[in-house]
Amino acid sequence: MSAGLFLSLEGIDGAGKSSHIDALEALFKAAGRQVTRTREPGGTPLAETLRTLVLNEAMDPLTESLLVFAARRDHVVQVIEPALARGDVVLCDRFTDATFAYQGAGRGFDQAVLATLERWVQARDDAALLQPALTLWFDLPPEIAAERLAGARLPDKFESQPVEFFRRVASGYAARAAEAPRFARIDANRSREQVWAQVEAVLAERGLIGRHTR
Ligand SMILES: Nc1ncnc2c1ncn2[C@@H]1O[C@H](COP(=O)(O)OP(=O)(O)OP(=O)(O)O)[C@@H](O)[C@H]1O
Ligand SMILES: Cc1cn([C@H]2C[C@H](O)[C@@H](COP(=O)(O)O)O2)c(=O)[nH]c1=O
Repeated sequence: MSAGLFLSLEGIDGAGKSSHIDALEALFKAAGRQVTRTREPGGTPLAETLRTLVLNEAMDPLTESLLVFAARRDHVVQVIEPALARGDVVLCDRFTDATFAYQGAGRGFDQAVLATLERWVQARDDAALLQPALTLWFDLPPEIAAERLAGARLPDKFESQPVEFFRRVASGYAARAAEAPRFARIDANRSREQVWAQVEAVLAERGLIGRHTR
């Protein structure tokens, strides 16, 4: 049985993450892997209920942080850990880096409190923290992301924020990426084909796909 592999996709709203999840799933399936595809906030019935609240209701940043971590705990226990134990590739559209970027950098909430919640929620039996093996960070200037999203869909609470909010979120991702080698920056200000080529190149460089799966 293959070892489980946990991959997350991150970036500001409209950066283009979701546009590549189908292809990632197909790539790993073609290599004979079982894929669990999921998202945050969400991924379980309870976490999806919390997602609806977080994306639509006004609340203070501590409440928001507690709700995303509560959703994450349920998601980790019910979906992510069992999938990794089965040997699946877990493709997760956002994980805890989003909390540091949105609630931490974007909303200005205390990063030390977020780090404590991260330790509580992601603690494993061996005391290590559950973290993705690879985080694909789709980096796109906020002005371009706003242009791409304009008219694409009805904006939710976060998507309605001004461009300054997304500048802070983007700097939050950059700070997190500077600390964690699991991050791979993808220049998302390219055509879909060029973005996908970067994703494939990162997976190959990190030994996560072989030439036969490309
Ligand atoms: N490389 C690209 N060039 C131009 N437009 C793109 C590109 N990639 C995605 N788009 C378009 O930009 C919009 C946002 O893309 P997508 O939904 O994949 O972003 P996202 O990062 O998943 O956003 P969110 O986190 O808000 O769901 C979509 O309308 C999509 O078709
Ligand atoms: C995990 C997580 C997400 N968010 C925000 C980021 C996005 O604006 C939405 C999720 O929408 P998507 O279309 O599924 O990307 O939620 C957040 O603020 N904090 C988090 O921890």
